[in-house]
Amino acid sequence: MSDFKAAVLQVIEPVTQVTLGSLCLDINVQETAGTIHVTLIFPFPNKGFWQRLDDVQKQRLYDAAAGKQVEVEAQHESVATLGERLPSLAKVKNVIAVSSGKGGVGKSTTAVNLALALQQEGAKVALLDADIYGPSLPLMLGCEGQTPALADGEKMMIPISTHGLVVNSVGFLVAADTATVWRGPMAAGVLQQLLRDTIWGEADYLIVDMPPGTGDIQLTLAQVAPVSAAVIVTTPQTIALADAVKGIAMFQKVDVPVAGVIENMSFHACSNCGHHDYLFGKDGGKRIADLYDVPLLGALPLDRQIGDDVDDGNPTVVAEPDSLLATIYRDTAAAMAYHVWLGQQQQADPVAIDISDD
Ligand SMILES: Nc1ncnc2c1ncn2[C@@H]1O[C@H](COP(=O)(O)OP(=O)(O)OP(=O)(O)O)[C@@H](O)[C@H]1O
Repeated sequence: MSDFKAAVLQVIEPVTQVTLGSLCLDINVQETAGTIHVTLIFPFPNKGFWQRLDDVQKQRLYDAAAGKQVEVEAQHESVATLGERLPSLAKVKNVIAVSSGKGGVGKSTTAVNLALALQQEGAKVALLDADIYGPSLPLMLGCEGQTPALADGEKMMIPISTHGLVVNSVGFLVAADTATVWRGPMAAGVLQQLLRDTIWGEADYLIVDMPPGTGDIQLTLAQVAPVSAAVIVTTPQTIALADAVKGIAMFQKVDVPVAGVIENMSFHACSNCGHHDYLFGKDGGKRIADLYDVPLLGALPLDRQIGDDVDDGNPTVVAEPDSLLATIYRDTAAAMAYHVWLGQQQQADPVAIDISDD
C-alpha cells in the first residue's frame, strides 16, 4: 500500500496551482475487495479534485493500482483564520468580498454561482448581499419577498435558507426604492447591521456580494469585518478593466489581500460550431491579474443560460450542475478557495503538511 501512496504523491505533487493538487494535509489509502480507496484531505474545499486531474495523471494512478479499481475522495478541513471581531462571525472561518470596479459586469451573478459552487466542493457557505443600493440576491436565489425571522429578544435576524445557503440582504428588509435614497454613511450603517445582527452560525465561507465601486461600503466592510480576501470580477472591456484596477488598489490599500480576478463575459461560444468569439476583447482579465501579480481564477463565457437561470432564481450551478458552465464555476470556486488559503499561509507561519507514510 505504501507503494501506491507514493504513486498518489507522485501524481499530485507536480500538479500546478491550476489543478489544485499540489498540497493536501493528509492521504489515507485503504484496500477493500480489490478496490483501492484513496482519501485526500485538503485545507480548502476541493471535492472535484479528481475531475480536475487530466487523463495522463489519472492513468498514472491506474497503472500504479495494477489492474485494481481506484476510488478517490477529496475531503477538506478548513483552517479557522478569522479574528473574532464581531460575535456574529465567531463561527465563520473566512469572509470573502466579491467586488467589481464597474457596475453591471455580472458580479452578483458570479457571487451566487461561486457560493453554490463552493458548496458543491464541500463547503458550508453563507451569503451577504452588501449591494445596499441594488440588492439582487433575493431574486437570483428565488427567495424574493421573504423576511428574516427575529430571535434573541428580536435583536438578531435568522438568515433566509435557500439552495443550501443562508442569506441575508437589505432586499429582505426594505422596498427597493427606499435603499436608493440612502446617503453613504447610512448605507454603511445598514451593512454593519446586516453583518452584526444576523445569526450567521457556522460557515466555512461568508461570501459578500459588494456594491460596485470603491466607496463607503467597501471601506466599512474592511474596517468592521475581518475580510480574508477579495476577488475582483471584471469583463474584458477596457473601461471595466480600468475600474477593476481601482478596486484592486483599494483593497490593497486597506490591507485586504486580493485572491484573484474572475473574468466574466470572457467570450461567447457559438452554439453551432463552438467557435469562441471574444466580443469584449481578449485576455483583459489576465493582463490586470499579471499586472498586480494575482491569479486569474477563472473565465466565464457570455452565455444566455447564465442570465436566464439567475432571472429564474435558480443559478446555473444548481439548475444544471452537470453542465460545462457549472464545471467552470466549480473550478473557479476551488481555485479561489485555494488562493485564499495560500495567501493566509504566506502571511502566517507555514503549516506543517503531514503526508508522512503511516
Ligand atoms: N456570464 C454571463 N452571461 C450572460 N449574462 C450574464 C452573465 N453574467 C451576468 N449576466 C447578466 O448580466 C446582468 C448583470 O449581472 P449582475 O446583476 O450580476 O451584475 P452586477 O455587476 O452585480 O451589477 P450591479 O453593478 O448592478 O450590482 C444580469 O442580467 C445577468 O443575468
